[in-house]
Amino acid sequence: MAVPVFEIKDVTYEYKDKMEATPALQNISFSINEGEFLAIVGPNGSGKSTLLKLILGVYKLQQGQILINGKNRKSFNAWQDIGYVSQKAAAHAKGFPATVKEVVLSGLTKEKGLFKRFNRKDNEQLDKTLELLDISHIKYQNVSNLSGGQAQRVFIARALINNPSILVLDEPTEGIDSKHVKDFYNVLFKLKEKDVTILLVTHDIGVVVDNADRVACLNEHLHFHGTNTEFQNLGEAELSKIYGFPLQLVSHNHQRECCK
Ligand SMILES: Nc1ncnc2c1ncn2[C@@H]1O[C@H](COP(=O)(O)OP(=O)(O)OP(=O)(O)O)[C@@H](O)[C@H]1O
Repeated sequence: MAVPVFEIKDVTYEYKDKMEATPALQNISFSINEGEFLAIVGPNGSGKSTLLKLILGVYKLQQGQILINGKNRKSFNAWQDIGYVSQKAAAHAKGFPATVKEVVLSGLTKEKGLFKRFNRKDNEQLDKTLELLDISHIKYQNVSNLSGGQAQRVFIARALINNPSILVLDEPTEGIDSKHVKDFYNVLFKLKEKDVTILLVTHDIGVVVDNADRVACLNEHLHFHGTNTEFQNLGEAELSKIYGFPLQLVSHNHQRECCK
């Protein structure tokens, strides 16, 4: 039986300042089950990052409820079970004076606290994670000298070193070339085989079609939530309606891209 990891129930959120309120999400309800790879897609400003921030407890809920592993988000405290890779994490590596080893080990501080020394077990876990991401050979390199694709893998390794059962990624392939995007999805497949639940926010409908089990399509409202096959059956006309501008799905090697 499917076990829900995230349950989003009737979530509505608006940004408020003195002058006006900007609605970002309205009455969003859906679940993500254990071991599932769910992609959240939608145009710019459709509320994808807002929903992630609500799920991860960065923003306070205004209306609705979010359960994580059956627990109300407020009382959920096993954050070490969730690995998170932020939007453009790799871009922030530029000018960052730390080695790959240091950045990846820093993913353990959630669990260990800031001032604990790393022990042999931590270093073994580091080596295993670097191997999984195929970046053992750059362990002692400075992250500011890496390519975008390499830096991105370093930040995924940082999110994974705790062995989280859930991985949340916000636009992780932004600015990465297509070869590295392919490598990146191969890593996600390896994780899926280990039953990691994956929640991915992306603009790229093409990679979603090729890789995700389920798709949630946001544009302030939840316009669609279903299997990958059901999503593909929506067709360009329906997708264009959701996106608010004409969309064309273009074939591209074995990947498809979404164009305006
Ligand atoms: N800090 C903020 N203050 C005010 N309005 C905001 C803020 N952050 C986002 N918004 C607005 O909320 C809506 C949803 O934004 P959000 O960033 O969640 O969308 P998104 O789908 O992640 O966009 P993108 O794909 O461009 O990253 C937009 O109208 C945006 O302008």
